[in-house]
Amino acid sequence: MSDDWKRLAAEAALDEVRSGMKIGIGTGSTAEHFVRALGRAVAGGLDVVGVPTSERTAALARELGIRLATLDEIPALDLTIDGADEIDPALRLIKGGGGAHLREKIVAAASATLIVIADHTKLVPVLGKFPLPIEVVPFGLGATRAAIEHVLARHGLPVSLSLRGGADHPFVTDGGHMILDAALGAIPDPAALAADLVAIPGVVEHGLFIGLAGKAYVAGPDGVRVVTAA
Ligand SMILES: O=C[C@H](O)[C@H](O)[C@H](O)COP(=O)(O)O
Repeated sequence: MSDDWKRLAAEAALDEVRSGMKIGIGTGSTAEHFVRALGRAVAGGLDVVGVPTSERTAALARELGIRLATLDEIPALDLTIDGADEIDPALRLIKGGGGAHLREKIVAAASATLIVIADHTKLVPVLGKFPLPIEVVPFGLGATRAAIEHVLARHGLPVSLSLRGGADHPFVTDGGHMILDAALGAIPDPAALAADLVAIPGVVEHGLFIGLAGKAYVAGPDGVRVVTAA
């Protein structure tokens, strides 16, 4: 069911795309539905150029005949359509469950707006049930980890970090970095936490997306609805 909802949300968001647009293309299972819908529209004559947010998305988009570019070629995009792991009422997000949040955030920030696609289980009253992905450079991992723990403690949050993939086979992002997932529970002040995390040398980016999403297409048992910030 959840996958059908993801597909419905993704297909509904295609309404936002017009010929001539430059669009950011997200990553993940919901974004994959969007890429497939976009591929069908392109085959039917829609003329867009896309900037993918991961190698995975790039490969699928290429396979489907979607014209691609980089942010070096096109530094400003009309919109980005992407999934999310959690969405709060202010349309603040947690992203990075698939490890793509660094490129996703760069692409979203280069876009006039970010449109989120999701099934209704992603809507939460308060962010934090989904572990927060924190992308770090491998050099100095121990020191970076200690600095993150210090920040979490200062915010009164649980200090529980796990290296994605484990020490023997750590997950490596498209940027060649690693991910520490922070099991936090409710995050009382996401903006303050976001600022403190990104200020740590060694932290490349975290999965809190604040002030980026303009609207969300959310699908559930009652169909698709468009959600804007409360
Ligand atoms: O790193 C991955 C992305 O942020 C995804 O957009 C996010 O994890 C949601 O993925 P899914 O649509 O598979 O639930």
